[in-house]
Amino acid sequence: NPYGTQRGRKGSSDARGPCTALSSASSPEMLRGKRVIVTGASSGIGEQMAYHLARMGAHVLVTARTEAKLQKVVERCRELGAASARFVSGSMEDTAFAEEVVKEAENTWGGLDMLILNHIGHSYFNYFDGDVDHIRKLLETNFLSYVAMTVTALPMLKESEGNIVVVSSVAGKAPGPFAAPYSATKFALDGFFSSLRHEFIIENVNVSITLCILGYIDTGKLNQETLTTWKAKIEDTFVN
Ligand SMILES: NC(=O)C1=CN([C@@H]2O[C@H](COP(=O)(O)OP(=O)(O)OC[C@H]3O[C@@H](n4cnc5c(N)ncnc54)[C@H](OP(=O)(O)O)[C@@H]3O)[C@@H](O)[C@H]2O)C=CC1
Ligand SMILES: CC(C)CCC[C@@H](C)[C@H]1CC[C@H]2[C@@H]3C(=O)C=C4C[C@@H](O)CC[C@]4(C)[C@H]3CC[C@]12C
Repeated sequence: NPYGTQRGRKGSSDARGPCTALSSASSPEMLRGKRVIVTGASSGIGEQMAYHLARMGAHVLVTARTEAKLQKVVERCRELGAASARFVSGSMEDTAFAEEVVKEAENTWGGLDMLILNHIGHSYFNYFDGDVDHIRKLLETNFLSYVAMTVTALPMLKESEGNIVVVSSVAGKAPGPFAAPYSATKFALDGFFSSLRHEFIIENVNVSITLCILGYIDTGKLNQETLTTWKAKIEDTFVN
């Protein structure tokens, strides 16, 4: 359930309420023909979101680093009924690439209705090891690229009165152990996008910002051992 959706509407003549992003997610018809970018769409939650959008008849542009996987995702999207499907591959460690993805949408569609920011760079989930460079790199990938894509996409999203969806985590709202670098990048997203949402309301910008706070979703990334070890460590400290 998306958290914190709010649409700028003070004095607006737009009849759509603050829940447009929510209802579009539950009413397939509202996504038909919409032009949507999904990042981190070569696996996991991003890949599944691309398939949902395809079933709803949207135009999808998927991105991640692994071209071979993206090719398969695009094929599947076409089979599922996407209005069109294409990919751009590259790394979000580089904000220039982030901007390039948005420009690709502009060049092919001449506009954009929804920007779904979902990718995350690789991190470790254990005691903080003191590696400052890792945090800098993770901030580039998990945070700055989100900002860069938003900046580049904003003129098109204003034009379409579109939606920005930011995928975050429980670890971006309530910090727990073994996730310091990752948690920091997710808190950064909340600070930036929640502040921007307030500005949109003040300035009557009719672009919604939805921050999604997800709990654990098994996408085959964590092995049972990691989960059991975590549970034991956390229970030792907080429960026993
Ligand atoms: N799964 C979970 O339990 C939870 C997930 N979330 C959030 O959901 C979102 C999706 O997570 P999930 O599906 O689990 O993650 P996955 O690890 O399955 O997918 C991550 C995606 O990001 C891409 N990616 C990785 N590194 C880069 C990079 N440097 N540049 C561009 N793309 C990159 C990967 O593709 P490639 O390697 O090909 O680049 C992949 O498509 C994230 O924002 C995560 O924080 C939140 C809470 C819980
Ligand atoms: C209030 C708290 C006690 C609740 C604790 C919830 C914990 C267990 C939840 C909240 C956020 C979750 C992590 C997350 O956001 C993203 C990923 C990346 C993915 O590739 C592998 C799984 C991982 C590490 C999740 C693991 C489980 C976490 C820490």
